Amino acid sequence: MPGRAAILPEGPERDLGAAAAAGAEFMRALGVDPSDESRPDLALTPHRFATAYAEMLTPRPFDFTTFLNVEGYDEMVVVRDIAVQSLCEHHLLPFVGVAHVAYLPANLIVGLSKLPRIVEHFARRLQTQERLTLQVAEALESHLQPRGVGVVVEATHSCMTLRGVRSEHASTKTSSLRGSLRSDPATRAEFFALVNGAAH
Ligand SMILES: Nc1nc2c(ncn2[C@@H]2O[C@H](COP(=O)(O)OP(=O)(O)OP(=O)(O)O)[C@@H](O)[C@H]2O)c(=O)[nH]1
Ligand SMILES: [Zn+2]
Repeated sequence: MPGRAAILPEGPERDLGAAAAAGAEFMRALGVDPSDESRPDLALTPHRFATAYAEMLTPRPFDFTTFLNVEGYDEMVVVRDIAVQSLCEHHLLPFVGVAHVAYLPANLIVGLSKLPRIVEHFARRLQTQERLTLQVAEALESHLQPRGVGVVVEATHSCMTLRGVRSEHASTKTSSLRGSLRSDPATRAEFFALVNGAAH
């Protein structure tokens, strides 16, 4: 059925005061005193730290709006280069990149802006790139019941580039294909051609 499904942030309310207090302790434990009077600008840093993480972990609510496919559009719809900003669940460090999202409509088409919004919904939480990719594909499958879905995510994990192995140019690509994008070789090839920018 076409309509507007409310998509809300999941999980408990954030306690910014508790997060800021923990942030101050965290800084002290790492040898930086946020109440050092010779560095007055650090006084608000625990609060900023808490607010910044709360923002990165809280997606915006939105309506997932669908329309009846009255004209019977039956080709692939692809939105490329959707910004992905997420936090890896292992280090609480950002991973950033792009997502390319496609579907083959059946009875419903979706408001195009809802594709970046659904990516944001699943990105603004502690994640792995694999789970994010799967969750976006599963959500589109369940809301649209299309003939196929394709999701590709390409991201750089700062836990791999800025620390640890410091592999500064490494990027990771993940994909999830459903329906005929998975089972039909020509449709699958068309998806990857569209995602990679080749004419079809
Ligand atoms: N599969 C997957 N792994 C991730 C993702 N984000 C971070 N990781 C990895 O999670 C792993 C955690 O490994 P640990 O050995 O417990 O952590 P660590 O000692 O900090 O490891 P190094 O990063 O190798 O220094 C690392 O290999 C990260 O690269 C992700 O989205 N997917
Ligand atoms: Zn990590």
